[in-house]
Amino acid sequence: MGTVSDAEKKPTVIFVLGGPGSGKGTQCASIVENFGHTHLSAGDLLRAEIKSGSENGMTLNLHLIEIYDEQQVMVYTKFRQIRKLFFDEIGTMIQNMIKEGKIVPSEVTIKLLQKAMHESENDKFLIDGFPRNEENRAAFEAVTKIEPAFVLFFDCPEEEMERRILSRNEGRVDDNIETIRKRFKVFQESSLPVVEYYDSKGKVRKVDAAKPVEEVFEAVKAIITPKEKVDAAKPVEEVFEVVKSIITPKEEKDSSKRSVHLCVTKHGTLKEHLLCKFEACKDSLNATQCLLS
Ligand SMILES: Nc1ncnc2c1ncn2[C@@H]1O[C@H](COP(=O)(O)OP(=O)(O)OP(=O)(O)O)[C@@H](O)[C@H]1O
Ligand SMILES: O=c1ccn([C@@H]2O[C@H](COP(=O)(O)O)[C@@H](O)[C@H]2O)c(=O)[nH]1
Repeated sequence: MGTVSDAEKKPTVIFVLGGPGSGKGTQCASIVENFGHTHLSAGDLLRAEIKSGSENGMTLNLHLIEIYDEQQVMVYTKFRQIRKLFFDEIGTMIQNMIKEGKIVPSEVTIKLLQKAMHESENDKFLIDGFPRNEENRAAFEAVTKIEPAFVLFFDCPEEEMERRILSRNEGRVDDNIETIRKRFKVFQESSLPVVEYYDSKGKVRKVDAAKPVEEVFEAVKAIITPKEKVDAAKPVEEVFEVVKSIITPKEEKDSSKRSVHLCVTKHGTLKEHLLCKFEACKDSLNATQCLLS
């Protein structure tokens, strides 16, 4: 049986979703710093596309022609002029859609995301603010053949998001009350169904984004941190020593408050049990009992 070559290996993608101003970009910056993902904000890519105008014509796959002679140089010049008009128009179209809080056609956004992924040497990405509707989602999966590892969903009340956006002060054309209301509507009607779709597949990790930045990041860290493994083949006391060293005092405190227990599965993976069938597991000191489960 053949093995999967490096070239065929799919990157790990986390979709970062949440309402406008829920703090996606802020948290992505901390994830990048702490976990080394590459952050791709679909909104930022679209804004960059507007700025770069026709230079980015290549993004959208127009083929360059070869130049043999003077006549072809003229043809090529004409071609570039037409191309510039075309891409200026695309830039204007994106700008207008952003002003109206509308969703830019999937084709454009996916091309930009694909290009950014290809240009990166990283193999783990945070895709922020995309997919924004069912069509975005289906098109991305069909074109890239990538399914997200999970969706990091920032849940925040509208009043809080509105307050945050209105004090953001980055000069964005869509950070005004009229467009904000439109963006909230689009989020409710088109983007939440995407979250619901992934939720039905058990892929949504929801975070209370109304809390202060640092507290939100604590919750994010708990989700992103790779689950540590324990060599469960060792004697029970040794395994428990390792378990104790992994469980920080804070987690221990939180877990007893929430009746969540860290246990070791048969395969040596640390697992959080909300409800454990073993009575002994109700006390985290007896976590080793879960080795039997
Ligand atoms: N937990 C938080 N508490 C208070 N303010 C926050 C919090 N998180 C982010 N902010 C601030 O709120 C504003 C919006 O945050 P951010 O740009 O990260 O949101 P976003 O979800 O990426 O927004 P958008 O979807 O509109 O791009 C920023 O000014 C940011 O500093
Ligand atoms: O996948 C996307 C992402 C964004 N847009 C448009 O951009 C603005 C701003 O997006 P932010 O995520 O808030 O930066 C958004 O309202 C859309 O108009 C998009 O169409 N598709």
